[in-house]
Amino acid sequence: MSQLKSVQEKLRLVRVLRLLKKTYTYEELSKITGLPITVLNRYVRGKVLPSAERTKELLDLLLPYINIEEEVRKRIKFDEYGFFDNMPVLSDTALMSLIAEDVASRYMDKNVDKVLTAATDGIALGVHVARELSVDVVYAKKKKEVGVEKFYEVSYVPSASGSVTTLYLPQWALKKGENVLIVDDVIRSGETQRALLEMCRRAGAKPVGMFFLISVGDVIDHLKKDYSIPVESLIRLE
Ligand SMILES: O=P(O)(O)OC[C@H]1O[C@H](OP(=O)(O)OP(=O)(O)O)[C@H](O)[C@@H]1O
Repeated sequence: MSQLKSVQEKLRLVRVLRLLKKTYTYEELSKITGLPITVLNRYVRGKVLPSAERTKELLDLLLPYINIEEEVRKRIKFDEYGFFDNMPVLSDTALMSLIAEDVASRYMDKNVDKVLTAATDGIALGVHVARELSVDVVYAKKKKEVGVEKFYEVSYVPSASGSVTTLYLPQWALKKGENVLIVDDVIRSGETQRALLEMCRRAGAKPVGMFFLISVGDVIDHLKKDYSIPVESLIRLE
């Protein structure tokens, strides 16, 4: 194993421990791993890192206790109107890193050059996934920022509103021939994502997949059919 891979695995273990610490006590984690609480505590705080061998043993023991989908579901808080607050998911960097590892492994063989998302809430997932894939992240905004010479501009009328929404992306952000992975926190109508796909078309870039934390209804099935690329979500809400 390369030095880099070995360090990445150790950091992954620290993230796994930090995530499990939110559900399990040190006593419980000590029982699961057979390690003293003091040792686990040092790993969690980053005071000491385990050897490569112990990292592997601990990951084998601890990963079965993590169900990423379940972790996301239990953080989604619905209000009385059925809308949900996704900040408890997007703000949890340990969880988002583990999700990003999973997404990166799904798209590892797609030669992704860039991750594309929409501001605001897509940015957190975009950054985590792009970092895992060691590529850059770019994001379309609803505002035309000054200081940018040329934009890709795509307008649409969100079905839930009666006004036009326009997304803007600086033209330098997408290049002809680039393989693009589109991600977002949520997909409901798919209008935002179709606008991002249209930006790729205008740039001559190639969408190679789409990934969402949460999809509502069967919207991702339609996109998969229309664009013939992998379109996946971690959680599907009806
Ligand atoms: O599938 P759609 O119906 O297009 O909806 C999905 C989009 O809606 C949310 O963003 P929003 O437009 O609310 O902007 P925000 O991220 O700034 O809150 C979400 O982050 C997606 O980008």
